[in-house]
Amino acid sequence: MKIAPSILSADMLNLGADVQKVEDAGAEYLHIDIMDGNFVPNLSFGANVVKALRPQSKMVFDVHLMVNNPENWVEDFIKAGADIVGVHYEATPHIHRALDLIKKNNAKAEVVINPGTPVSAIESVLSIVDQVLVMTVDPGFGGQKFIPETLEKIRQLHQIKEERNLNFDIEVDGGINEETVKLCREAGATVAVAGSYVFNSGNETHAERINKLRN
Ligand SMILES: O=C(CO)[C@@H](O)[C@H](O)COP(=O)(O)O
Ligand SMILES: [Fe+2]
Repeated sequence: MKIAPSILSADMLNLGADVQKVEDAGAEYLHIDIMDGNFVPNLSFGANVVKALRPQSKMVFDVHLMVNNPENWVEDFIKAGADIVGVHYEATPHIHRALDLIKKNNAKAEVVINPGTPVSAIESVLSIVDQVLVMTVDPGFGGQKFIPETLEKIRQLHQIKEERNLNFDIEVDGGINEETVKLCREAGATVAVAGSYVFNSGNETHAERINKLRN
């Protein structure tokens, strides 16, 4: 399982240092949540944050666009240094166009579904994506509780992968901790995002939390 710490819960006064810590701990991806105050009821970062972090890190930058009409933003984020760009099925009437645009700009294309969206909604794009993100909370905030009903969708996606011989990664995001990560792994997830569990780590270090997720 690849681990993707989400900087939404990082210490903003020491963002560079926090990113260094998770990279030193062996995290494969850095998950960067972009919120527009419209698709989701919160604001977060712009492409300038991706650009500022890019020279510091070799991690795969996994940019989760929680914005309406994401096709308007894809190129800016890839230019800033995104390696994977995730667009929500619910955020655009033109999901194929949005995913094609990501691929044309030489980044990896990810489709994202909210907890209330069925797998059947994205069946027609599964053969063109590199990664599917199954939201395990409604997007917008860190620190929310994992929604167990989403596990069935991970199982369905895993089964489709086997049956159709596809090799997209299945990422999970929201409420991931040492217990919920196990359920997701068993269901077929291959990448785990974790924000508050890694960065609000109490008496433990960020590295200890990353190791717990992995094992
Ligand atoms: O996309 C989102 C929230 O919308 C996430 O990536 C959060 O940052 C996850 O935070 P935790 O649930 O792990 O605290
Ligand atoms: Fe996210």
